[in-house]
Amino acid sequence: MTLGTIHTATGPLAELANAADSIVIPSATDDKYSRGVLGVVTGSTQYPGAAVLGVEAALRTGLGMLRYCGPAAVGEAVLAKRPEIVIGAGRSSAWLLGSGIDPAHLDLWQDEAMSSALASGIPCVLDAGALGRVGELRGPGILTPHGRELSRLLGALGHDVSVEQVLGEPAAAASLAASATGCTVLLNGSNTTICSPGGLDYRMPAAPSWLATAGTGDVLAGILGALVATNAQRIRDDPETLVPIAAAAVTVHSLAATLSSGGGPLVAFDVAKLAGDAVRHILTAPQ
Ligand SMILES: NC(=O)C1=CN([C@@H]2O[C@H](COP(=O)(O)OP(=O)(O)OC[C@H]3O[C@@H](n4cnc5c(N)ncnc54)[C@H](O)[C@@H]3O)[C@@H](O)[C@H]2O)[C@@H](O)CC1
Ligand SMILES: Nc1ncnc2c1ncn2[C@@H]1O[C@H](COP(=O)(O)OP(=O)(O)O)[C@@H](O)[C@H]1O
Repeated sequence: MTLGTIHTATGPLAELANAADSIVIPSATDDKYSRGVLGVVTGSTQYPGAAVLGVEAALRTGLGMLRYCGPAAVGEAVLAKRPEIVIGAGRSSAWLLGSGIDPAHLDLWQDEAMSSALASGIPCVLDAGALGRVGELRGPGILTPHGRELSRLLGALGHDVSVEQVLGEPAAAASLAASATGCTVLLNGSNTTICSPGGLDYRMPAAPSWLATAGTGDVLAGILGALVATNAQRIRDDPETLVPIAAAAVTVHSLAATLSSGGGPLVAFDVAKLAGDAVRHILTAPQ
């Protein structure tokens, strides 16, 4: 099986990797709505922690407001950590869908919230349990699979690509998924690969391997959700800007992991908590 042609990035890679360009600094005229509102449909009674992790990461990355939709018990767990959140769907700039959700056991309220988010035309981040619903998406989207999830998604789209093939040819696999879905694809791993349907193809520098621990993908999805919400108009004007925005999310995640690790083990919640410090480092680094 051949995965197909790999396109290369048309712009300077250094510019794509310039995370500061994707971090929107609030102005004197901003309010909590204009800065960006992220709607979040994540977590379940099986995986409540995924919701807590993604919400913490999104708020620490910087947002005007976050609306959480999920089972009551999960909402309470999220609120216990982050009283800033608002429960329930409402006007949003972007949606984060699927982390910690098993599509076979989807809460009815989450099912409805996910359907209307996907149909809304608003930019969406599809993680874990939302990946299989990419066909319902009507606006710009970015998918955040790991290797097995990408293999499964490609299979559902009629492309028989094993996990080994995905891991062996990550850019080709992500590029195939981007063409097949019309979405940007962020294939996570040590060197995360980002491919767009327009042919942009970017491989990130290696992240700290201490990130190979449960929940760090949920944290990445939260960071990305915040950057998509705060850059929503840019994305609606040009969905290809999801590539540098995704690269910025991976940079924030990797930097937060480095700050948290200090050369030793880390836990996902600490990485989420340090996303704000990572953003500060990026904004104050000499250009
Ligand atoms: N605290 C929490 O609530 C957590 C919730 N999680 C949620 O748990 C659900 C299932 O996540 P899983 O990642 O286990 O999904 P899967 O059920 O797709 O993965 C399970 C299997 O996939 C393979 N796999 C996993 N990562 C891989 C990689 N990077 N490359 C290749 N193969 C890989 C492994 O063989 C593994 O046994 C998701 O909804 C996720 O968001 C996880 O994020 C863990 C933490
Ligand atoms: N060996 C590794 N080196 C660097 N980064 C890694 C490594 N393994 C995983 N990661 C990163 O950690 C995160 C794990 O995501 P994922 O597997 O979806 O976790 P989870 O579902 O448990 O949240 C991703 O951002 C990935 O890029």
